[in-house]
Amino acid sequence: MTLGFGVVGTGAIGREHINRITNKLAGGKIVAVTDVNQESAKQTVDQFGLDAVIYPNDKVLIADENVDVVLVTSWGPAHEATVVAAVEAGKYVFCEKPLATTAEGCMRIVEAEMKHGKKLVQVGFMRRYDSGYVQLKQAIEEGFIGEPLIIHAAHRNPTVDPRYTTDMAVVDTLIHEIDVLHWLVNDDYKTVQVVFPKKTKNALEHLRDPQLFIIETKGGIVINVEVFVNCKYGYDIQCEVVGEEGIVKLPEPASISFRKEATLGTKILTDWKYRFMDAYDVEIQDFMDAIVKKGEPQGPDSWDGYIAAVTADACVKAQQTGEKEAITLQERPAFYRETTVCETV
Ligand SMILES: NC(=O)c1ccc[n+]([C@@H]2O[C@H](COP(=O)([O-])OP(=O)(O)OC[C@H]3O[C@@H](n4cnc5c(N)ncnc54)[C@H](O)[C@@H]3O)[C@@H](O)[C@H]2O)c1
Ligand SMILES: O[C@H]1[C@H](O)[C@@H](O)[C@H](O)[C@@H](O)[C@H]1O
Repeated sequence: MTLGFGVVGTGAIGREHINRITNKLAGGKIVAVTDVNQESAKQTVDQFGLDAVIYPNDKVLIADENVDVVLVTSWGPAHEATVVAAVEAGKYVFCEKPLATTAEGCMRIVEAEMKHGKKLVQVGFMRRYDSGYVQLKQAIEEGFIGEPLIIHAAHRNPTVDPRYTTDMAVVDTLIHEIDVLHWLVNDDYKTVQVVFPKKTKNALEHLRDPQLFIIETKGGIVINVEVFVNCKYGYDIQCEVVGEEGIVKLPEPASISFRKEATLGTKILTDWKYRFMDAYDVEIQDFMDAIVKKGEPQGPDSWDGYIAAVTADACVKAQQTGEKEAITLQERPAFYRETTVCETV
């Protein structure tokens, strides 16, 4: 069975996913595309030689009977409307993060999905499919380091678009740690506080950068995440878990070491596309396989999108107040009870 994908948003990650579905993975075909920038949609069809209909908007794309899956890769604020419409039409959805930009928006998606009666939606939290994070999780669950006590994490981008604002450090960047870290230690978040270190001269005037997020879990683990989006030197994701009996750390991406000009070194990546390339492949393949084999996706679901949105709201509030803010979730509905752990890496 080949799943027909309709793509909403043919920008950077939309094209990345189109490329992997068309040229790398098995079981999917791009049958329709749309973008508010119709020129981008046309260019994408040409670039990948797609046999796909170009639609003027998401509504008509969703209505196409050849579209089994709606791939949502538009800008964050547009996600909610597309996802709700797709769920109401009974289509599967793969939605890039964020599922919606507010907790209320995620809840509307949750309600639409529960009303439909079957899980349809997966959120693009690809780090759960990254072999480094999966190895960390296995080590923690096997008790290799005893009880986890502290997590030190860093999310560094070399630079960002001039439109990137201080709250985007949460909703666009930290959101990956928000999703993956509670999954990693199987705990729930309780509070968050934000500290602004001395500002880098490389950030534009409107942007606070770097930022330090201190998050406590209900189980008492303290997590500190540095978000530094003008770090200049590369794209660098760090995660170290300190336990009672030892420490486990995310491996560095594989790279040759070199000896040159009196230096022993290894190169650091500069682009997110390459850092999580394999994880995106595994993620989308797992999404397609689960639909074919089980009739529903098994990766991060709408409730995970909701957890991320509630936590992000508290983080943004903490940016503004400077206080420790509570992270308060509604009770998980039975519909979402099954844990969504990556089983395929
Ligand atoms: N998982 C990841 O690591 C990762 C990486 C990059 C981006 N993302 C997420 O993917 C999404 C897209 O990011 P990007 O970097 O590709 O952005 P982008 O600006 O390169 O592309 C977005 C595209 O969506 C189109 N668009 C916007 N609103 C639309 C709408 N209502 N209908 C149809 N098209 C619309 C834009 O014209 C643009 O072509 C964002 O939500 C972003 O946070 C996730
Ligand atoms: O949309 C991107 C993407 O999610 C990257 O993984 C992250 O490192 C960037 O900060 C963000 O802007």
